[in-house]
Amino acid sequence: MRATVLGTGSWGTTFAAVLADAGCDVTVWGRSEAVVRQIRDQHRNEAYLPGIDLPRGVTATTDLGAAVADARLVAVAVPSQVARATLAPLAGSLRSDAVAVSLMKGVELGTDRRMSEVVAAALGLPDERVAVVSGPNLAREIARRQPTATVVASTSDETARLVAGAIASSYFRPYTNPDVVGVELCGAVKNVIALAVGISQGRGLGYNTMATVITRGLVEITRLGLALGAAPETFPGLAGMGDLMATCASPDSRNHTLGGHIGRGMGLDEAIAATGGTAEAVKSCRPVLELAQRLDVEMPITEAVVKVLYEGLPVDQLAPMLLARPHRAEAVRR
Ligand SMILES: NC(=O)C1=CN([C@@H]2O[C@H](COP(=O)(O)OP(=O)(O)OC[C@H]3O[C@@H](n4cnc5c(N)ncnc54)[C@H](OP(=O)(O)O)[C@@H]3O)[C@@H](O)[C@H]2O)C=CC1
Ligand SMILES: O=C(CO)COP(=O)(O)O
Repeated sequence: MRATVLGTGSWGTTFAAVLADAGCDVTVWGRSEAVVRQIRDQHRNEAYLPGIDLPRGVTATTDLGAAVADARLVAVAVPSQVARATLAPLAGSLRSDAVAVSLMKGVELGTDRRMSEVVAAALGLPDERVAVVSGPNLAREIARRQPTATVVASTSDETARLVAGAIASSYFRPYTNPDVVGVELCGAVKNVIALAVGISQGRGLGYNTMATVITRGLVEITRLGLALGAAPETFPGLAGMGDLMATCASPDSRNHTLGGHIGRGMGLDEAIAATGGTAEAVKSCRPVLELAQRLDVEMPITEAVVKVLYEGLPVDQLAPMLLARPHRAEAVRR
């Protein structure tokens, strides 16, 4: 199968390798001539995946139209906030049987749209030709072919199976799931929770605090997802608890790392620069909170992250603020 990945960052490049290892003929599109040349000529992407040899079957281009021209599968791995603008020139130009795959874990600022909604709208595709791939999928581990599993979500079982077949290999195991809303929300909101865990660790707090933030974070994710019509089974699954655990535990996670910098006293801009790469929670925490407020869903950890990043709440006030909330029963539902 001919497959194209848009984005030569850590996940786009790794996903291209996953597709190639699964037998696809793969092109990656990127805007940086230097990165594209290195992928094409040296089979490396030192800026994003230092020390990793890429499969020889992966080629690269800066020509967006040419990249997608014959592709049956087009995967999108640019930062969520630039996805719509990146895809706009391709509207209506994909093969008539092409499917698009969102690899992004954010929510669009200004519209509060999930990324599969943005992809479908920007490319002019019906929902059935769009899928989401999300799970405990830290790029640097997968680039080293360490085994993991993932979820392929689509409203169309045929599309989900097509994508699952295109990425399955000896180290990457896909499960299909029709719950696109739940899978996507899990991916976006776990970044906010990982940022909160990073803050707590940056403050020098230990495993009890971490476990509390992860567990109550999963409650927040579940509440919002259920209010949006997601399936309850998705939240304890790979795209929910699985990805939450990976991101909150790994020092490779950019969201977690950025939270650590904030916890140790850096300002937001300084923390973004020190982290490098795309930490989606920085932009997505506000649209997530907006979605929750519109649906009257309580998300105190997300709200606290927004207050620290954007409303000047001193970082040492975060835990006292959360713990001072009225006592209540431990229930997921409101
Ligand atoms: N890394 C990971 O482990 C995983 C990431 N994801 C998700 O995948 C998505 C992409 O993340 P990731 O690959 O890690 O990000 P990176 O920061 O590693 O790479 C970002 C990529 O997007 C490009 N880019 C940045 N800004 C623009 C722009 N304005 N227009 C066009 N292209 C742009 C960059 O190009 P340039 O080099 O030219 O700046 C680069 O190719 C995110 O939503 C993330 O949450 C999902 C699962 C795992
Ligand atoms: O989504 C990820 C792992 O599944 C990657 O997490 P970060 O974006 O925080 O690095």
